[in-house]
Amino acid sequence: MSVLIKKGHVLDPSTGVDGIRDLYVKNGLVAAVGKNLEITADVVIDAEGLYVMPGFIDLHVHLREPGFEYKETIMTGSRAAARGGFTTICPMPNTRPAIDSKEMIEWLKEKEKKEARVHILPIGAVTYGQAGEELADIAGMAASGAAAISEDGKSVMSTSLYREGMLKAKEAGIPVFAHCEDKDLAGDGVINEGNVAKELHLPGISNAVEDIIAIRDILLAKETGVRLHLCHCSTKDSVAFLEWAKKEGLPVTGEVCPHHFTLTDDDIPCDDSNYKMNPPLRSKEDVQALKEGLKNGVLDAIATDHAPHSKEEKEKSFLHSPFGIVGLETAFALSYTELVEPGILTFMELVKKLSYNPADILGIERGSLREGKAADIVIVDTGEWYKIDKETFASMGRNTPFHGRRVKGKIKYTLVDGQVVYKD
Ligand SMILES: NC(=O)N[C@@H](CC(=O)O)C(=O)O
Ligand SMILES: [Zn+2]
Repeated sequence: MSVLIKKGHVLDPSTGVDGIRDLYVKNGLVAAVGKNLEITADVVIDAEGLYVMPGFIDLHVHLREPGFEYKETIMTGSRAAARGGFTTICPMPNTRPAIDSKEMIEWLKEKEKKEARVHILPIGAVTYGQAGEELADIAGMAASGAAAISEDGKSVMSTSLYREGMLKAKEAGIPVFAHCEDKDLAGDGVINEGNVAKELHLPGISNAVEDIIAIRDILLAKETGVRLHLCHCSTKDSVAFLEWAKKEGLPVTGEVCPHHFTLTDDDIPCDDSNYKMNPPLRSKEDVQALKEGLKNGVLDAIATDHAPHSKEEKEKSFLHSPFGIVGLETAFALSYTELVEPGILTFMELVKKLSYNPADILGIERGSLREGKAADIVIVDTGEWYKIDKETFASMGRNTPFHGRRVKGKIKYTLVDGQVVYKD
């Protein structure tokens, strides 16, 4: 099986190619990138006027299987990924049961083979059942293919236990992905602490809820030497701490989600739980710091924190609905519109944060269109404005605050190992 992608504008952070090229794919690999390739292929894609780049890699998704198949499954979540231009996704372990053993990792890898449209790199829990009491078999999970460990959905509140887990992860050669939330300080908060919380009479979540754990985890990484990745950074101080950690030469990276740099708590129109996620939408000042962090390289990656929930769950009020919004099918358009259109990032810089850098954080041989690399490719059209329509989502989740928002950047094709897995 061979594919020739003709006359697209190739953007490849790994080689620096930024211009019109043909791209030839054979046996699942990038076989040639060049001008006017004279090659015949089984499939020819006319990419004139379109951009061709490495498939996106999402470090943070929730696929809900096992246990919450009414929200999303591996099959539907991976279809949503393909539709969003993602060719590799990392599901978090907060399922029921939690992904906390090598058997569970193996089970997920089997499901991937049978049902998934994109690559799935599972993340194992730090503690059994994510109960925060006893470390999971971190070495066993790493040996079975866990890409990282994380307690996402919460933090390991016992600092000594977390430190021990970090040492195990370091030994196993995998990073720790940190959801930073001081549970005690968060209390029953559901929205950013501030005027909007007051107006809506809702309990707030202050920035310190995130910041205290972000700096704790960085200090633990300094002591243990583990590779630490901060999930869904939302505050200006977590960006500042990350900047400090990098200056210290620590192996610490950070991600930001599109909703956190697109919206502030001021954009929450009323008690609508499609605006409820953890961490919450923050202030203008925080959003400014996130954008600067993206621009100056302190924030390495854009991840979705795709968190599908059912219609019934999200029809409940802010106080009673679960945290989380879907993100796989809006991430590229929001990032392009919010960051590239206004000139905060170059298109190449954005591509790097969606593919090359996440691959680097995971230590995988993807996120590049160099000859010989796996042909995980996304082809996009950035020419026209359109409105996000949640009814077109491949995800089972419709919980998004972005329905009807005008954006630029549409996924036209997604290829995984040289196979077209999505076509607009
Ligand atoms: N982000 C969210 O708002 N929700 C996540 C949990 C998490 O990542 O914190 C979920 O699993 O629904
Ligand atoms: Zn989280």
